[in-house]
Amino acid sequence: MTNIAVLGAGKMGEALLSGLLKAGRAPAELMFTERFPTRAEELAKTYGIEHVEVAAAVQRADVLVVAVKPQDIEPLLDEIAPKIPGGKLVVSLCAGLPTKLYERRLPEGTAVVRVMPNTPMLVGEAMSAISGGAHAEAHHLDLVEELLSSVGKVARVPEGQQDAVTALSGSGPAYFYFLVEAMIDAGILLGIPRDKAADLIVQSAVGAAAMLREGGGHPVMLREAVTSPAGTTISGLRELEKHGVRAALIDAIEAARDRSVELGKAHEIDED
Ligand SMILES: NC(=O)C1=CN([C@@H]2O[C@H](COP(=O)(O)OP(=O)(O)OC[C@H]3O[C@@H](n4cnc5c(N)ncnc54)[C@H](O)[C@@H]3O)[C@@H](O)[C@H]2O)C=CC1
Ligand SMILES: O=C(O)[C@@H]1CCC=N1
Repeated sequence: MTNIAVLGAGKMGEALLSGLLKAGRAPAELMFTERFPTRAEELAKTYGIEHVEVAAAVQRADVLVVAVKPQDIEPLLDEIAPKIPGGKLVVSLCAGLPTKLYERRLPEGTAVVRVMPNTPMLVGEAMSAISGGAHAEAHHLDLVEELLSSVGKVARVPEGQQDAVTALSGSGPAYFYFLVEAMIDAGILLGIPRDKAADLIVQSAVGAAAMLREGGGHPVMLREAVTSPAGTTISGLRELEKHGVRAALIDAIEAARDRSVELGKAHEIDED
């Protein structure tokens, strides 16, 4: 039995706990800390998982999953650093935070794995990228991969790529939602009721995603198959190119990557 404690049970913490339960983990193997009592009560009631104090979490859990906002990491590290016994595995879900931040603050030799998941974890469709820190061994990465495989897909990446990954798949769902929202607005403009437009677009998004993943097609070939000579699609695509949508997406993802780097640097300055 591997005891897992989630430190900070917000959106990602809840998604992980709920996903692990759905995947068959026993509630007794799981616990969480949460600074807001009402939130803690609600989660304990919904999932039947124990809400514990930080001191109990660091003693009892084999794996500590840090799921607070990057801006909240310092007080959390101040709290756990004096209490955490050696030999624990620390898994950080925090955007931008390098493994070395934890390694400097926690007992010498603590194994740290940095993960960038995304919110589709709630429906078992997460994309999580994992990277081991200086003391993470193959068995630590295998364990994290096993845990996260129960809530989606897992890729191993060098830690140097984590800021880029954060921008691509961590933030990625938000960009798809933004596109869906804009396409629904277009439906409204064209006189389609909102709920009908939403059905049309969401199913189109699901179908397109299934073709990308299961059909094994290249996005360019899939798009060409939709684009008939002198047809409707090419008229729309010309507008997208005219408005620089491709460049806008590339710039957006680059800006998200830069912000991830910045989040990490803020803590490095404190540490050096
Ligand atoms: N929301 C997203 O799409 C993604 C978020 N992440 C990362 O996951 C982490 C969590 O993000 P969210 O779940 O969105 O944030 P959130 O704000 O929903 O959850 C954070 C939770 O931690 C609690 N908390 C803060 N400090 C605490 C402490 N010292 N002790 C106990 N509880 C504490 C807060 O009360 C809150 O419930 C962040 O570091 C973020 O970068 C990673 C990938 C995707
Ligand atoms: O916006 C954020 O900072 C977090 C990390 C990736 C997705 N959401």
